Amino acid sequence: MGSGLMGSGIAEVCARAGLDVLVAEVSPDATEAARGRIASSLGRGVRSGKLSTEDRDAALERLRFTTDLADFADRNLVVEAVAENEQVKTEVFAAVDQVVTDRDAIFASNTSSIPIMKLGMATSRPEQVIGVHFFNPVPVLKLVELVPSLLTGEQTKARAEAFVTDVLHKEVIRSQDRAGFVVNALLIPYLLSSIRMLESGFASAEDIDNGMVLGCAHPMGPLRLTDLIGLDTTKAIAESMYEEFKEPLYSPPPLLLRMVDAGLLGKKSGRGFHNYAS
Ligand SMILES: CC(=O)CC(=O)SCCNC(=O)CCNC(=O)[C@H](O)C(C)(C)COP(=O)(O)OP(=O)(O)OC[C@H]1O[C@@H](n2cnc3c(N)ncnc32)[C@H](O)[C@@H]1OP(=O)(O)O
Ligand SMILES: NC(=O)C1=CN([C@@H]2O[C@H](COP(=O)(O)OP(=O)(O)OC[C@H]3O[C@@H](n4cnc5c(N)ncnc54)[C@H](OP(=O)(O)O)[C@@H]3O)[C@@H](O)[C@H]2O)C=CC1
Repeated sequence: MGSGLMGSGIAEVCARAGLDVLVAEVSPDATEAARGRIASSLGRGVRSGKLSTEDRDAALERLRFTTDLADFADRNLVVEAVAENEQVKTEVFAAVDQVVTDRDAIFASNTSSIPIMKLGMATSRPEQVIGVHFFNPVPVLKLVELVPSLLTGEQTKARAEAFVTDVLHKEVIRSQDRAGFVVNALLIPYLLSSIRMLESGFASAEDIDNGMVLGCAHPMGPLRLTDLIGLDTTKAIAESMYEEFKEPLYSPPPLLLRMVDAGLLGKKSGRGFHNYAS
């Protein structure tokens, strides 16, 4: 459900793993954009020699797209990756609950920060609901955080873990159901600190990023990473973490808020802390 940046990557790795994948989007235009993103990422795999053209074609054949939620009736695993917005997500979980007929089906959320219990309680089967949090870019990064809520069943935990490790061949870490889980609890204050550093005139965006790439061997600096994640998504994650803990380090700085107001969302919009216009 939802095939933006993350949903497209999740659909791609599932199709490459041999699964029959149905991708839901809100409109035909969004569907076309998702199809294009997945095809281009598979093309990249072929160019780098990691994927044969036969495997690429087979993966594309396993992917179907729909804008009609009723098509989800026969699914036994639903992965939600719609925007980081509690209201939108709870509506999606409530709707999926009405449609999916298999009472053993697992409902997973790729949320970065919204407590899983809130999503579980939107359904009639919270024991089937679990956080399965992938990392961006999904075809490249090996980690998945597994986040059961207080009501998630033991079988759901075991089946979700087997899906991640045995089917997708990714690595899991486990987290309690706290906004931000393990990785974002550490990463988001770092990204927000880099924005505050830029905002205060302490250093330029280039120097902040080069500092962490050349001085700490990070693959990309914090401002470029925020551009990759999306400034809107970073703001939404910070807000839900701040709502949970009231910790000032999680509070989104004004520069981030203004850039989101201005539509400067990072790589996906062509401009964020850096420019991506070709
Ligand atoms: C917000 C949340 O809730 C959680 C999160 O996800 S936080 C974000 C976590 N992500 C990160 O921290 C990303 C950090 N950055 C990186 O890992 C790397 O910079 C990067 C993988 C994005 C790009 O790596 P790079 O070395 O600069 O670029 P590049 O050489 O183009 O790519 C390296 C490899 O990854 C592949 N790749 C890069 N981006 C890709 C994509 N979007 N899809 C598929 N493959 C991709 C490339 O094909 C390349 O593969 P080969 O070596 O086989 O050719
Ligand atoms: N960006 C990142 O680096 C990471 C993000 N995440 C999490 O993944 C989730 C998705 O993030 P991301 O992919 O970046 O966001 P995007 O904005 O790229 O994608 C969200 C997608 O969901 C679609 N959508 C919205 N409402 C619905 C709906 N009711 N039914 C179906 N589709 C819907 C949107 O369509 P439209 O645009 O047309 O509204 C959009 O295509 C969030 O929870 C985020 O926190 C997790 C790890 C990393």
